[in-house]
Amino acid sequence: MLVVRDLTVHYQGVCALERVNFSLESGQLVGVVGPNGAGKSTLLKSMLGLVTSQRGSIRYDGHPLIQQRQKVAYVPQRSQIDWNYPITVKNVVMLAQMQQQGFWQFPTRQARQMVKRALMQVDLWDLRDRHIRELSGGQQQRVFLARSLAQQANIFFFDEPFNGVDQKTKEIFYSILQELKEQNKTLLIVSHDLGDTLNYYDQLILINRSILATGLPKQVLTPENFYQAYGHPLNLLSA
Ligand SMILES: Nc1ncnc2c1ncn2[C@@H]1O[C@H](COP(=O)(O)OP(=O)(O)OP(=O)(O)O)[C@@H](O)[C@H]1O
Repeated sequence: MLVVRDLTVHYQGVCALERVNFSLESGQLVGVVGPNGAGKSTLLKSMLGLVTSQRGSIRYDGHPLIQQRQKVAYVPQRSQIDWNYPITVKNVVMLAQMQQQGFWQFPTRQARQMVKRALMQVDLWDLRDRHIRELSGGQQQRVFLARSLAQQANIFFFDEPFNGVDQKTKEIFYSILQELKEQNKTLLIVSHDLGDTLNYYDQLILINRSILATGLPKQVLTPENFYQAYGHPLNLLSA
């Protein structure tokens, strides 16, 4: 289990997260939702130690997550990736394997097979030698999904994976998320998408600097909670 306690993050006087507490069970798909600037990305980054927290602890199976960083596959928002970096699709995914194997060694047969399998899963094997700059937004997102699969992590953090992607990418993503759930992985997804896809999640965390609600989507997405988070009414999941 992944347990976040009292997580508090300030950026030069801006309070981005305040005393955030929640826990994640493995085998559950958990979504983080909230308005712009609510601290969703900061939550993922601070859990990974990429931004400094002023208070709090993040423990996985009883030990600090930061000491088990290799167990986490993190896919940042597309806007945070340098798409002009000179690298092919295949090599982005291979990097995940080389991190484990050591960069100074030639990739093993097993590593190459792992990369192939990950690229086939996201339907990008045919584009393996293409530069990442030469892909559509959805294909680019799938490269990083493949990279996270090749990492063979226990925990997956995705930041806005559905932003501006095509239907095919969404379908591939959801089907892979389903497989990862069945493999008992821990899955945390930040998403802006407030449509019917929210029904895919086992649990939601509604956040606006601090946690406003957690639980089943229907329990979290009440008109009262929405109003508290967004400052205006939203009629969702009314059926
Ligand atoms: N590096 C930074 N320096 C200063 N302030 C920051 C920094 N990163 C984020 N912030 C601020 O912290 C708050 C939370 O930002 P964050 O990006 O985590 O929100 P978010 O919920 O992910 O937003 P969005 O949905 O727009 O991506 C915002 O007020 C933002 O302006």
